[in-house]
Amino acid sequence: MSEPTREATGDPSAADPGAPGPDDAPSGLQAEPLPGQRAAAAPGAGPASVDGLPPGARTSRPVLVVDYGAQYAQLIARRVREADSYSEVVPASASVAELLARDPAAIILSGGPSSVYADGAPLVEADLFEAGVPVLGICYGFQAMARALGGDVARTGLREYGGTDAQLEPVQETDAAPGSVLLDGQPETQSVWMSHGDAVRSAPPGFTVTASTPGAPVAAFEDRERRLFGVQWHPEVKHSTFGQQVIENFLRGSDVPAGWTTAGVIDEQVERIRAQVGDARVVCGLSGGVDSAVAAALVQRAVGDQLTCVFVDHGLLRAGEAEQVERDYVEATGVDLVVVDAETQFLAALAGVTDPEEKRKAIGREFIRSFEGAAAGLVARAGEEGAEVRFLVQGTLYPDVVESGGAVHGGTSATATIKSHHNVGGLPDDLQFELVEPLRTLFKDEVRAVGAELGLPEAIVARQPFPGPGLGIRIVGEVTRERLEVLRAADAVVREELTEAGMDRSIWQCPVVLLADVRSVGVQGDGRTYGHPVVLRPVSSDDAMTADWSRLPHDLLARISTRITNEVDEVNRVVLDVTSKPPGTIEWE
Ligand SMILES: Nc1ncnc2c1ncn2[C@@H]1O[C@H](COP(=O)(O)OP(=O)(O)OP(=O)(O)O)[C@@H](O)[C@H]1O
Ligand SMILES: O=c1[nH]c(=O)c2[nH+]cn([C@@H]3O[C@H](COP(=O)(O)O)[C@@H](O)[C@H]3O)c2[nH]1
Ligand SMILES: NC(=O)CC[C@H](N)C(=O)O
Ligand SMILES: [Mg+2]
Repeated sequence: MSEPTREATGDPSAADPGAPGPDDAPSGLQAEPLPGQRAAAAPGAGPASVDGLPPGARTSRPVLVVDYGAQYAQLIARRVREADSYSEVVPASASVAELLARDPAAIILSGGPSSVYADGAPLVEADLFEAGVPVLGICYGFQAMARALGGDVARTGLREYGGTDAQLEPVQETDAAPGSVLLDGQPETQSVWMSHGDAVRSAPPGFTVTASTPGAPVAAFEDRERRLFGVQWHPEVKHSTFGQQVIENFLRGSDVPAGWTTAGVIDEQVERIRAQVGDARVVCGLSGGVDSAVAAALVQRAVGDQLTCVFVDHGLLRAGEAEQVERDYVEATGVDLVVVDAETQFLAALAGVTDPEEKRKAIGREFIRSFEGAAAGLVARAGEEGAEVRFLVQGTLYPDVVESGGAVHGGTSATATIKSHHNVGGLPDDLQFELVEPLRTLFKDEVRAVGAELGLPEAIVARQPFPGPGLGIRIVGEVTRERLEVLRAADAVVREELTEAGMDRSIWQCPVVLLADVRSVGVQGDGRTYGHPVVLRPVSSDDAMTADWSRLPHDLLARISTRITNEVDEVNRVVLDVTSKPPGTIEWE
């Protein structure tokens, strides 16, 4: 158990008498009412939606996204919301009758890991296409639609992962039907993002093929009369250049009403938090990052001083980070903060551990032990009248849940576990806290928008993400204090140079990874070295679900490489990771 050891920073007036306190912070965690907030129906007007959308949204007919185990199902719903239409994700186990009972304005069939011709693959019942509801199939959903309606799907041996050029096919225009609905207004060749090994070999009867790629001769099709559409690529990822337009063309071409916005999320979540927490005391894991800052701001708005934030200094932080949270963050937001010094416990838990998932679980467990220690400290501080702390607020986002293979449909999940994020899949089984996670169904850019509306300072809202397990998942091999020091020094050089080059906003983040179990021969000062490589992993992304490697200027890379090999003794080689996501992930572990 860890003890809260550096509690003094918790009082903002102690840190700076002029700083606004929790009750009057104008730009901090207590923010002004939102301008232009969309009118929402009374809270609780409908059943809890799977993605926590505002109640007002439920007055619209939904665009249902049927989830076949896609990494991107929620992202599809998110893009529909971005097109101002209300959307919810539903599991593939929902029957056609259940889907239609929701009176959907349209249905989107997601991608998924299965092959439509394999035993046990989730299939689409052909009745769905007879109901007069417009349908868009994406990747697996496209293949499933093709198969259900009499097309041919097979493993062709032509796999496509990452960026590809799609060639639009000419579509005959008639008076009754214009050219392609889905690809209307788009250039003949466009860059699309793909992730498939199967392909549609022939479109079903009645469908027109509207695009092809080198690996997918039938890369898009549509039956304009029945309003059935499909694409092999992923229009929901930002790396598909005209992806959003594909989705908007589908929605508007299918007469799905626009008018839903995400602004109501704040009101909805504040209501939910009040209902969940009542007058109980709450701790919030605060990292200095965007997500926990926004989560804390929402909870602060909902239950005010029932909230205490807990920052865990686990020894896996970057240079200067603990100070930044303890001083700058408290000053900017006026939050009530307890700091837990838990380096010893975390390093002990990581001793001898090299497997990435084991590391993540060990870190997740230690986080909870630290929160428990802090909660016990709070109870002791409050004396007799201090009730136990039952609730833990985390800034969990939807990508954390998806990658952890998390269940968003009440227990079952078809999503593969990519990595256990410490705050989701890494949580210990004996967790005693009830979780409060107001951002669990949102993406980073949505969270940033919520944070900005709540009045959080730009410096916090625009920060690059940094994973909770910190440098612990950027050392490939065992994590030790010495290795952490090496990585911290290399990372500090990279961050300094990126800031100096003015690139903090143009890249999403730039993990620096120490290959601690790899050595290579170098020559320095006429002598032989046998040191470790570090990997630079600069990426661009909008939501961390997909990413591309950032093309950093060569002279900047050269400066970083020279400085690291000069300044960090143990490192004699600097390499650049040029892998997109997929197939790579952003972090190496
Ligand atoms: N050092 C820490 N101390 C306390 N809580 C933490 C710490 N690191 C992470 N957490 C908790 O885990 C959650 C998930 O971490 P994550 O890094 O995804 O979010 P974040 O740090 O809030 O935002 P960002 O993605 O911008 O880094 C956080 O929102 C926070 O609740
Ligand atoms: O708080 C976190 N806890 C974790 O366990 C974790 N793992 C990855 N990340 C961050 O999530 C985003 C996607 O990362 P990956 O492509 O590596 O999955 C990137 O922004 C990563 O930095 C984490 N954040
Ligand atoms: N991303 C997907 O939906 C993939 C669909 C199918 N499993 C394929 O490999 O082609
Ligand atoms: Mg973080």
